Amino acid sequence: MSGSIASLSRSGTTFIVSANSFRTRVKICGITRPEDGRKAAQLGADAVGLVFHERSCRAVDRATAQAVIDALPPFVTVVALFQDPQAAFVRQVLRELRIDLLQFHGDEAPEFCEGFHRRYIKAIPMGEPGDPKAWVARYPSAVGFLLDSHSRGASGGSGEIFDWARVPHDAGVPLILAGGLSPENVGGAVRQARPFAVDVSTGVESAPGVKDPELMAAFISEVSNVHQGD
Ligand SMILES: O=C(O)c1ccccc1NCC(=O)[C@H](O)[C@H](O)COP(=O)(O)O
Repeated sequence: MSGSIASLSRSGTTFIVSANSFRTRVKICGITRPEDGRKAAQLGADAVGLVFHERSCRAVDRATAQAVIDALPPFVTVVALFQDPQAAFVRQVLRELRIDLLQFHGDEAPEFCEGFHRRYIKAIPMGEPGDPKAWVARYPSAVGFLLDSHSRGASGGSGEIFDWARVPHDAGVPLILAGGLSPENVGGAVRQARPFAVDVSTGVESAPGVKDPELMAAFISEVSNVHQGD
């Protein structure tokens, strides 16, 4: 994949926003076991996601989250994922664990997301009609947006895709493509949507919350192949 890197200023910061001439980042979400986090990092994942939404089959308690974090080498971003949490719970997680980035997957207001003075990404529910750029405008302090296939009020991590043609190429912020990605479809998804990063959970699992090393390897390899012209 070739072409110029798109960048522009948002809140005084310059972002590199599209996957034209650099590699697409990979986040493996819903890690519940230290060995899965370690393997994801070894394979080249840029980030891992820890789900702190208690109704999720991938929810981790703080002790498990700590064990996953302890298994990670430097330079792997730890993302803590919440869906309409109590502020006190987010603060507790931030106090106890080394979290690099917050991800809000529910109906949290911008003021709520900003209230923790931590960098955050906001999930956009692509399971319903609407222009993703309206969400971008509503959350000026978000450092990125994760486009997932859930509807508003529903949870993510469903393993379902949405129409990648709806991903704007001119949003001006880092977009993270999620929802039903797998080793089979991620190459095509990156070519079509040209996201800053991709995020996967179900597509690299052998069972809910259990990541499969071969599927993770295949997924990361498919993403890097896009940039090597395969
Ligand atoms: O993963 C969950 O169980 C979950 C629960 C509540 C809110 C969000 C959740 N997951 C969101 C994500 O981790 C990503 O959007 C995900 O990687 C995409 O999931 P998938 O379609 O399974 O690849």
